[in-house]
Amino acid sequence: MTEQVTLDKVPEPRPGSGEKLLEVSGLQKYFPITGGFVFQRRVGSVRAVDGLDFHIDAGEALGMVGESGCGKSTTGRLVTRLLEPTAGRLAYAGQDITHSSRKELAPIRSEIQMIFQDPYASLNPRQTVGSIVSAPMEINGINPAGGREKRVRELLEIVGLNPEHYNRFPHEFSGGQRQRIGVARALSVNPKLIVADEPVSALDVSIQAQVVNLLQKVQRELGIAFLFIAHDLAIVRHFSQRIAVMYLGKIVEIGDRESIYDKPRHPYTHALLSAAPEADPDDDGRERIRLAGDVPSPINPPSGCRFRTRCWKAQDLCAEQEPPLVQLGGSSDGHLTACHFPEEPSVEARKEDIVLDPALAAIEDSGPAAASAEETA
Ligand SMILES: Nc1ncnc2c1ncn2[C@@H]1O[C@H](COP(=O)(O)OP(=O)(O)OP(=O)(O)O)[C@@H](O)[C@H]1O
Repeated sequence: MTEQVTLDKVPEPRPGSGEKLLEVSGLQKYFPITGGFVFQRRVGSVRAVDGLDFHIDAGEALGMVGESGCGKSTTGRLVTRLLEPTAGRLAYAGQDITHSSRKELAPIRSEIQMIFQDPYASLNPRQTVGSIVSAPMEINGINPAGGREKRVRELLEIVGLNPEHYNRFPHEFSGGQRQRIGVARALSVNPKLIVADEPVSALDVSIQAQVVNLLQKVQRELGIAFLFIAHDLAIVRHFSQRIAVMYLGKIVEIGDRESIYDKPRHPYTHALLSAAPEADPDDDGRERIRLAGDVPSPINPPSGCRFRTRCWKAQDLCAEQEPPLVQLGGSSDGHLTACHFPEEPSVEARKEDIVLDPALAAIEDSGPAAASAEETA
């Protein structure tokens, strides 16, 4: 990778400016479920995203984590307006874009870009790298000084690819290199916000770090804000200044990285952290709490707190009242939790080990030999 390359056209606000770039309130996306042979009628809906409130400051990376199906990708697609929200409000740089038409979105289209999970499926196999990376400039009518080809070659260098490979096709690159092409494509229009939807989960573990480092470099040096979607807490921790934890279409906890990792207040965050590889295997003093029950369906989510059916702390109140997402006593500023019976705000609480995944629990039950056999499999 060429580290000496100077990165031009830095978007205005730098990290830490505190200026809200994206504001999301009450955001919902319900996918209709239809039934009937002749006349298709709506018989229900998948509540993929069910009332999200969060913001992303200019230049800031917000990590979004949660199990499969909790609505992370749908959130990313709503933010980039690839999907039309069912309800709620989306504001970008102070402008309400919730229901903006294509024409109204045109001026800001280039400022919000997306990097997809699968670097194999997201690049057109019949186009050269040159045309792939320059396409967003063409679509948005951007003509950089020196021409598009020169800019594409610069971008290839910035993302650690050989500019001489301008005329090559995607199949000539490895998965990690293809994801770098995806990053160059996103950067070609000088975005201010990039939604990265599981950008490294399809890559080999050894390559994942390289791509995360590249994204981190891009975020820091170009001051680009990120919504970084992942199920891997270790990667989100590395990348994000703040973290939002989602469960069944809702944010159950959000806060700065240290608060979320060191003093999680929501039992679900605690459980996710226990499942993360960083949990210290040598710490024998930890109490193990198993989560019972399956993940409920987003078609018919539980009343009150959605996590209650798997929560070891749940009481009657949890079924009756939905806990609001608020700052609890003992939490730091901006650390919000939606729980009636939160964890203690201490590093000690974090030490209790919770096993979220029944399969993982089964492996652990059958002893260390089985666990290490599984690791090497
Ligand atoms: N177009 C669609 N029509 C109907 N249901 C959908 C559609 N897209 C997503 N869903 C449903 O919405 C819910 C949330 O899906 P989403 O892909 O946003 O979750 P996710 O957290 O990103 O999961 P994953 O990590 O597996 O991608 C899931 O139950 C999914 O089946």
